[in-house]
Amino acid sequence: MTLTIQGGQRQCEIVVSVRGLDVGFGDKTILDRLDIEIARGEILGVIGASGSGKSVLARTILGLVPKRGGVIEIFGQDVDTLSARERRTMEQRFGVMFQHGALFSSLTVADNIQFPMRESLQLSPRLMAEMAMLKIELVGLPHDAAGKYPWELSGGMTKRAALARALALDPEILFLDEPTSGLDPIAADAFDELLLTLKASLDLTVMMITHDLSSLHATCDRIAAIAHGKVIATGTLSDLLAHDDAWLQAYFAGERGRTIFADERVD
Ligand SMILES: Nc1ncnc2c1ncn2[C@@H]1O[C@H](COP(=O)(O)OP(=O)(O)OP(=O)(O)O)[C@@H](O)[C@H]1O
Repeated sequence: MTLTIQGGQRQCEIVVSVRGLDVGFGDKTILDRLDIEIARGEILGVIGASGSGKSVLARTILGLVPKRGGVIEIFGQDVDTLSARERRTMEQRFGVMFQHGALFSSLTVADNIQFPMRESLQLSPRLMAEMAMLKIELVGLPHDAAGKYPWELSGGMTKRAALARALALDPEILFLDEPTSGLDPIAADAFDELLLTLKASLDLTVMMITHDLSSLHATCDRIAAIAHGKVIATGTLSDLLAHDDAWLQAYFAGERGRTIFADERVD
């Protein structure tokens, strides 16, 4: 499969392939024969208006929302053909960070990170504690964050702790839903940098839903834009900036977009 990634055309392994995906609730159609692909090693940004179905798409790929039609292949396997056990094994290759961090408030950071380990791995408590500490270091949290409860953390620390939990099982694909929302610009930039470092060092593939234009610019290899239940455009940031869709033009042309993307536009 050939995709246009920053730096030109590249031959890529597709790790997630979604074709003709239909998802709805009651009489409401949210995704309407949607196609999307994620290549190994890329950060794919997913943009779209509020309510366009970005989170529903991620949750459907993760198996949390049922689809009405279409095919989802992950690591080359049609998810409909997997047994429950095979599905669970596949899910261990995903890391997920939901929109609101969603740490368990009654558990410390270390226990939050160990939670997925306890569910999926047969390891001694001591080994899990050591592994949790490694994840805490990996995301740049101080050691004493391990014993803190979520309410004792700043917004930036909460995001890092949630990321550490998403990395608990050493995933190959990371799903991030608005990871920088609610962060001040400095903390958001630091999170972007961390994501790039982790991607390079852990060879991660990332699907990141975001409204953060700066984050999109700093981290994404490709971007997919969703509207009317479909992916209306995919490509590099430059490709999308040059796209003639009215919503995309409005999205990137505001004051924030003009400042952030000034160096990307080819006028
Ligand atoms: N479990 C559900 N039951 C019914 N409707 C739902 C459910 N989950 C999502 N929806 C609806 O699906 C639509 C798409 O929601 P989704 O959360 O995917 O939007 P989004 O693009 O991620 O928006 P935002 O950018 O605001 O987070 C919305 O109208 C939402 O109300």
